[in-house]
Amino acid sequence: MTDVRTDVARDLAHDLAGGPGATGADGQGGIDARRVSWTVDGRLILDGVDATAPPGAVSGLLGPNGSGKSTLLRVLAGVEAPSDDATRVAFDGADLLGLGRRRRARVLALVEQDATTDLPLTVLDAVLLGRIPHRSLLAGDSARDHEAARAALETVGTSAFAAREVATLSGGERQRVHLARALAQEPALLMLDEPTNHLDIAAQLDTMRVLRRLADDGVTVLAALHDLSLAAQTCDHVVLLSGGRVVAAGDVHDVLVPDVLDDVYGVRTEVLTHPRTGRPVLAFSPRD
Ligand SMILES: Nc1ncnc2c1ncn2[C@@H]1O[C@H](COP(=O)(O)OP(=O)(O)OP(=O)(O)O)[C@@H](O)[C@H]1O
Repeated sequence: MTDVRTDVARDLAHDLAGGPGATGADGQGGIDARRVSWTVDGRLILDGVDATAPPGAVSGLLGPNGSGKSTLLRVLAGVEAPSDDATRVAFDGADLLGLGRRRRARVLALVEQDATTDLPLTVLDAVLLGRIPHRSLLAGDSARDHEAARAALETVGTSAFAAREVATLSGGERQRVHLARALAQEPALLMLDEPTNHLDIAAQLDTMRVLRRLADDGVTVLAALHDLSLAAQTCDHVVLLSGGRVVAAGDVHDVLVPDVLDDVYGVRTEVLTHPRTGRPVLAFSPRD
């Protein structure tokens, strides 16, 4: 795929933040989220999270089960409203949460964990749903929509399934179709919740390669990941959550270190060095 950072997103940053290359409060583009809080049933699930995801980078959102990764993605995407008025989410300097739904859908795509498609849709039709934010209300699919959907299917290696019903696909195949739908949306900001779930190791690396190419094209990518070694090999920047708070954030070499991981996950961590990439490879054992 070529440049998927859409004109719409560029216009948006221009409209809302005073020109191209607009930046967030800390002088960075990409996501700049401040004091993100979310409460449910009187329980504070996200407790004043500050998190960034730089543009042109693959950022990993890490943390144990229940630490708040999915919730943070949902709040950043506007699916859940923050529970604190102090919450601010800037994207390339624009107030992301202040946008109307339709405009937001032209800027960001969220691929949720175990997303389902209950409708009896073919794969191509499911991917074409990603084009809805780009169409006028009553218009049908245009040639451009089909071009974007076919390109997305090609990118994730699922062109051969285009005519199949989504319900007939395996879990891993379906996972890739959900990614294709998000790519067809041509977002400037792509957020994914466990995008490598259900995938074999080759497909996991393929997915991370797709995310890398998007980031190289200027898309801001933020993915919740459980596999810390995969994150270490593929992310430029990571944010580590625990109990709804950010414990550490930054380069994988600085964040994925024994003291921090032992503490957050309650395990013993050894950090090795990948012989080819020089990146951290993590080995875990139970705490004695
Ligand atoms: N709608 C809800 N009602 C009640 N509790 C919720 C709701 N949504 C999330 N939670 C709770 O908030 C906490 C964080 O959940 P979240 O799904 O964000 O964690 P996570 O880090 O994505 O976990 P996992 O790695 O297991 O997917 C959990 O304790 C969860 O039970």
